Amino acid sequence: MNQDQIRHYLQMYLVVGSVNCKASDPITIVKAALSGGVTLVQFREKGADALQGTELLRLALQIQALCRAEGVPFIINDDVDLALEIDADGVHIGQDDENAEAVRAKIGDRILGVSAHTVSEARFAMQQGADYLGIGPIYPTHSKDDAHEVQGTAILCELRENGIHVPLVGIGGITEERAAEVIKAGADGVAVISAITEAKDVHETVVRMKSKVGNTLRER
Ligand SMILES: Cc1ncsc1CCOP(=O)(O)O
Ligand SMILES: C=C1C=NC(C)=NC1=N
Ligand SMILES: [Mg+2]
Repeated sequence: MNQDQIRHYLQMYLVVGSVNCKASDPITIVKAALSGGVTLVQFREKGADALQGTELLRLALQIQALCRAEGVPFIINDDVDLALEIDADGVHIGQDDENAEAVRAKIGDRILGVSAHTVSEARFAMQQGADYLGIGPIYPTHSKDDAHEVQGTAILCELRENGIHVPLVGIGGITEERAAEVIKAGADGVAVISAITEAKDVHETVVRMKSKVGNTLRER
């Protein structure tokens, strides 16, 4: 997939699993986020009471159907086999998952996202065929219990200053108020869990965050 298309998808990126949806249910939240204009959805079912087996498969298929109806790409976190089983639009993998080159061989030209925390991890992931890099946690987060240390937006500047010009999405503690500074630091978009899944008004939060991202991208 070409880099400009990927950059467009990264602008307002929802990462969601049943574990993150306490106030409401995943389907209601995903519907509201899609109506608010999210540009990419990742199904990330992780944590203590994560769904498994047929319940997990059913939720993945339901969210995939909602995304397809809106023409929004749907990708799966970690589980490459699940992604292939349901013909998802791509996968996101971390440094501790299967290596990117092997995953690329399995998924063909589907979207491949890789988490990176340093310039060298970023370079390596790109050499292995990643379409975009997930960079963070930018700010403190309560949605990932094994998150690396908080890096601030400095990591984004450092990557850009070191010639990493591929599509980047910031993740970790990103709120409506913080979205613009993540873009100013060099990200092509923001990946968000709790600021959306725990929002009082999911639709409006997405609308406002997306417009801040879009305005900042245009000003840059
Ligand atoms: C999956 C992931 N990777 C780095 S931080 C994080 C969690 C982001 O969740 P939130 O947007 O609620 O901080
Ligand atoms: C850990 C992650 C980092 N970045 C993104 C986009 N998704 C993830 N699951
Ligand atoms: Mg992982």
